[in-house]
Order: sequence, then C-alpha cells, then structure tokens
Amino acid sequence: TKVLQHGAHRVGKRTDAEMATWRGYGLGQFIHWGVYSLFGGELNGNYYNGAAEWIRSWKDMPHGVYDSAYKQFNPASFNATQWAKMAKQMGVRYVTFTTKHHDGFCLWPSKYTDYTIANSPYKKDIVKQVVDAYSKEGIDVYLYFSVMDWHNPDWRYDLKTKEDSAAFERFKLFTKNQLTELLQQYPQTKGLWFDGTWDNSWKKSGAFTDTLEQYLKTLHPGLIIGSRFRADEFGNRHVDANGVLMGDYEQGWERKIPKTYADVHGNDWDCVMTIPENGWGYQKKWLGHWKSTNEILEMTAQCVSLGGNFVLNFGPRADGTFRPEEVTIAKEAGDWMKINSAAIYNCEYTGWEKQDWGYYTKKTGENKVYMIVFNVPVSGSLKIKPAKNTLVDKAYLLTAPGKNLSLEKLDYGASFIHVSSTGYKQPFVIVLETKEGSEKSDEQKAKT
Ligand SMILES: COc1ccc([C@H]2[C@H](O)[C@H](O)[C@H](C)N2C)cc1
Repeated sequence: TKVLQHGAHRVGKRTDAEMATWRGYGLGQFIHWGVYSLFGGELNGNYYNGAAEWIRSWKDMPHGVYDSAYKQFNPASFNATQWAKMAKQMGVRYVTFTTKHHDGFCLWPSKYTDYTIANSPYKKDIVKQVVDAYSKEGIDVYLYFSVMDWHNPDWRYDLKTKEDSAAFERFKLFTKNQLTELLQQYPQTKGLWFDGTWDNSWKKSGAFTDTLEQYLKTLHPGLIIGSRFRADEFGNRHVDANGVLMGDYEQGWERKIPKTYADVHGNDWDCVMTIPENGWGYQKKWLGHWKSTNEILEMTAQCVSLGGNFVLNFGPRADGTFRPEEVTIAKEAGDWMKINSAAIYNCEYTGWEKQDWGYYTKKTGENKVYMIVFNVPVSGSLKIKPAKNTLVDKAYLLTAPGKNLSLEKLDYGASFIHVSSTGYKQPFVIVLETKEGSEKSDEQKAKT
C-alpha cells in the first residue's frame, strides 16, 4: 500500500452510536425541490429528455430564462409539517433534502450569495422549516449540497490557468462558508449528502477536501458524510489509491442496487432511487416506467438484506404539492411498513444462501431472522438453508406469532416451510427464531 497524506483515515465501518443509528434506518426519503421544479422538465411545450433538475443545461433553455425564474418561486401550498407527516406515515427514518442543487439556488438565506430563497417572492427559510418539521416527527435530517455551482462565477470544471486556480480558491472558501452556515443554522442535521464532485477541479483538490471534511466533523461531531465528498491526492474518488473507502458509507449506489454481498465490500451503504426511471426534480411527464409500491418494497427488502438502506426520491411541484403517484406510494408503502417494519428497521445481512422466494434480514443483536417473501413457488414450499451452526427453533408469520409453521427437514441442513401457493397481493414476513447448534444426524441422535 502507498503512504497517502489525503487518503482514507479509517479502514472499515464506523463503530460509533450515530453510525449505528444510520445503519439501522432501513428506509429513507430523498427530496429534490428548487427552481427546476418550476419547469418540471418542460419549456414552451417541449420536454427535456434528461433529468428535470438538469434542465438549465438543456440546449433549448436560455440561461437568462432559468436564472430569472426564481422570481416566480413562491410555493403557496408548501407545508413542511404535511411533508413530514406524509414521510412519517410512510415509515421513513431519515430524509435527505436539497439545500442547493447544481443550479446554485439556495433554499436557505445564505449570507454568501444573493441567489437565495430570501430574494424570491417566498422569502422564508425553507431549509429551516424542513429541518424543524421532520425533526419534530422524529425523522433524522440530512442536507444535500451540490459542490458544483453553475451560478457562482468562480466555479471551474478544471484548473488549467492561474486565473482558474485563483477563482477556484475563492470558490473553495465560498463552499466552506456555506457549509459552515448550514451546520450552524441547522444543528439538528445528522449528515451532509454531497453531489457535483466529479469534475477535475475537485479531483485536483484532494488535500482541500480532506481538510474541509475534518473541519466539518470538528464543527459538528458525529456528522455523517458519504464517499461522494472526498478526493485523495491522486484525484481518486470514493476509494483512495489503496482501495480504501473515503467516507462513512459507500454513496455510489444511485438508481442501482448491489447484486451480491460481495459487491458492497464490507462497507455501509445506501441506494438512492427515483420512482420514474430517471429524474429527481419534479417532472410534468414521467417518461417510461415508474415503480409500483411492491417494486419499491422489494428494493427496500433487497437493500436491507444486503446490509444497506433504501432511499426513495420525491420531487414535489414548485407549489409544494406532491404528484398523486407519490402520495399513493407513500401511503401504500407506509401501510405495509406499519405491519412489517420489524423486518426492515435495525436489520442486517444474514449470510444465509439466498432463495428465490425473496430476502432474508436479521435483527441486529437478536436471534431473529426474517423472511420477506415476494415470490411463493407454485408448490407453496419455501426452502430455507440456515447458515452453518444455526438451527431454526420455530417459524411463524409476523402477523400470527402464536401459530407455528411446520418445518419439513430436508437433507444438507435445509428445510421446507409449506404455505398456501395462491392469494398473495403483497409481500409477507415469516419470522424464524434461531439458536446455535448443528443438525444432528440420525446416528448421532441414536447415541444420545
Ligand atoms: C452525470 O450524471 C449525473 C450527475 C448528477 C446527478 C445528480 C442528480 O441531479 C440528483 O441530484 C442525483 C442524486 N445526483 C447524483 C445524476 C446524474
């Protein structure tokens, strides 16, 4: 391994209480809201076929039109308490909210630029309202912050000239100042979700990113920052030149979910996902497929079964209301979570051999394994194969703890659990209470 000045300063997961809380969230909400929500991916009847929050970069969008649109931002229907209650009902345990996206518009009254909510017709501090309302509902708040800032004249994609470097020095100070005011104004914040850090200018600022991350964690002990923030002194991102993760969790799972446990490399991680195929800000027209509640529940189970969290994005309209599809998904997912969240909250990877019927999760620190069943085979026989030296003491439906299900022993330490093979409209959970021990062979039994 190389000796790095600005590589990872920790190998392996964080072991503190704040990170243990993060690890147990299971389900989160992302919210993208800003000036881009006014356009909803459309201008003069034409639709931008990229992600709606990127519409300023569309060739058909005059920068002047976009950059003056904030003068129309006045969300009359915005009610942070209603947002937080919808999220609470859905069963999310953390929310990540856009304070400033790539367009540079600040949803808090930043002292370091005029391009903020304070100079919009709405005037009031949106970040504060969101932080306060979600914290009041017991949902932890994380703040999304885009380093790349298309509005700030000192932003640079690369550092080619002395002038570039002089401008970027000013930009780095601007960034540090804005992050300082976010942590000081909204101290309930549990972490920062960085974006817009893939350009050469940032990759060439490895030492700065290291110093800044340490400064932020000194300013706010326990702060959680993922692997999208740092660069090492060679411009590596996410993992340093020695292949060690730089950040408190792997933050690369954007609209994709790891296939196997090996893919997560023993890191903490979460997956951030859109309901439509792409697009995070409000889009008037969702192009292509958008996910059903059962698909979203399956992604949630899949992530938790591989030791991660699942974070679903909502893109409210400029007026502060949500699309009917989003309201429905929050309600339906919440109804399922109300009954089944034991299999999601504070659960982790079991290491048992994955079966076709669905996903295993394990309650952290307890001898309880959950089967989250999505695909009942035509036989109605659910095969389970506990890890070595683990026996199943009893099995029962999470919704019927008094009625033990019968386990038919098979060879090689496997068993069948027989359930009805029809009539399922949504996933269900079977609880397996486990104990240490190994299958006694018949002759072993005969001896005792
Ligand atoms: C270059 O491809 C990108 C760049 C940035 C993104 C941004 C989205 O705008 C959204 O904020 C998402 C969380 N982020 C990764 C998505 C794809």
